[in-house]
Amino acid sequence: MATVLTLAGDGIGPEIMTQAVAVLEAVNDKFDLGLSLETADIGGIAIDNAGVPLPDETLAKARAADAVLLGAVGGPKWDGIERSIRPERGLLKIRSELGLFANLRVAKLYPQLANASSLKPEIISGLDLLIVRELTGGIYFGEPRGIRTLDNGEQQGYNTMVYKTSEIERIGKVAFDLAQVRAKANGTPAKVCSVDKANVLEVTELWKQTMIKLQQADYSDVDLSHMYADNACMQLVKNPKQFDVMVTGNMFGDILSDEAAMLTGSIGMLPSASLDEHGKGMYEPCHGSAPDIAGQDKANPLATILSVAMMLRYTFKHEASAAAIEQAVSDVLDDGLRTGDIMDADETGLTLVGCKQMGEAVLAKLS
Ligand SMILES: NC(=O)C1=CN([C@@H]2O[C@H](COP(=O)(O)OP(=O)(O)OC[C@H]3O[C@@H](n4cnc5c(N)ncnc54)[C@H](O)[C@@H]3O)[C@@H](O)[C@H]2O)C=CC1
Ligand SMILES: CC(C)CC(=O)C(=O)O
Ligand SMILES: [Mg+2]
Repeated sequence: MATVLTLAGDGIGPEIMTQAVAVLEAVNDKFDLGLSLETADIGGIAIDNAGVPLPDETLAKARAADAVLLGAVGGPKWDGIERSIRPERGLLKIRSELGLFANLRVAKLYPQLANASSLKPEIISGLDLLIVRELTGGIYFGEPRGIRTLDNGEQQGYNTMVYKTSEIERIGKVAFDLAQVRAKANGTPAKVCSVDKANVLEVTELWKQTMIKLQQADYSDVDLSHMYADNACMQLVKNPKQFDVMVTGNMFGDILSDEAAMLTGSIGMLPSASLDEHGKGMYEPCHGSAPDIAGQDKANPLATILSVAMMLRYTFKHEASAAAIEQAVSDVLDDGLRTGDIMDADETGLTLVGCKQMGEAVLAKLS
């Protein structure tokens, strides 16, 4: 029997997880998937219960599981504690310990939400963009890091952005392979845009050179372009449909994917898969713990529910159940149900719902 470990975490994590788990249980029954679910603590709740953001027991359960579903971690309650044991470090550690180097973030616009975005409908209609973000290296992990006191008594914060050729090659391969798959499925040319800051950062100069060599050696059928990260931020808003697959490092991918989320109407719509070299994955919404709306039944659970679909597709290779969830999400949007983040006050026929009601509506479509 395959196992899924659910890690609700903090803030809105438990609320969105309750809805996502109900959906996972429903498809588990409906498609006879034989999945067994377990839970554990991560993030702030784990600090409260066990003193660390990633207890050994949680990591052991995650290693033993076939897939992990995560809500979100962090919040103001833990912002002041010793930096090395903050909730976010637990998240970085589980990604690193499980070798989840490839973070796939899909910004796909549901046509029903064309008016929810602040961009003009013609700029975003039909948008289906994949950001491939390197997840276990770069500046979020580089050493040395810290805040030190200089000889003159002034403090200095420092981090280190490092990438080895092998790390760049393996994420590049993921991006090129997925570009080929998408091209075949969509009948379009395969294209990858590699985002760097090679004009000022040596580490991303190596990134760019490595992508070029990889493309020349193994992916001559894929069109490879390059863009500086600052321009990429601008181009994403100006003309997002120029991109198909974007590949970039940990920090640039973090920033670009939050930006891309808004093209779909809300960060509450963006799911993600974080994969290791063998297809094992952790699945999570791209957003954080949203302390400003936590505990108020206002969170959009769809990014987490869509992350369940990604889990079924990528780890369990069960396309029918993944597609059923995505269809159910589309159906509730067709019915006009909207959480606050995707509500368009000017559109008629929409109903404002909470997290629970949105999750239950998806569930009803599945049954
Ligand atoms: N993967 C994770 O666990 C992540 C954790 N964080 C942590 O989360 C905490 C809050 O970080 P923020 O920068 O505020 O980012 P955030 O993504 O939690 O929230 C940003 C804004 O988006 C809204 N939002 C986020 N998810 C939503 C949803 N599902 N439905 C409706 N609205 C939603 C929030 O209400 C807020 O206004 C911090 O402690 C941060 O470190 C941040 C990003 C990712
Ligand atoms: C702890 C952060 C790196 C989480 C985050 O913002 C993300 O992965 O998108
Ligand atoms: Mg982020």
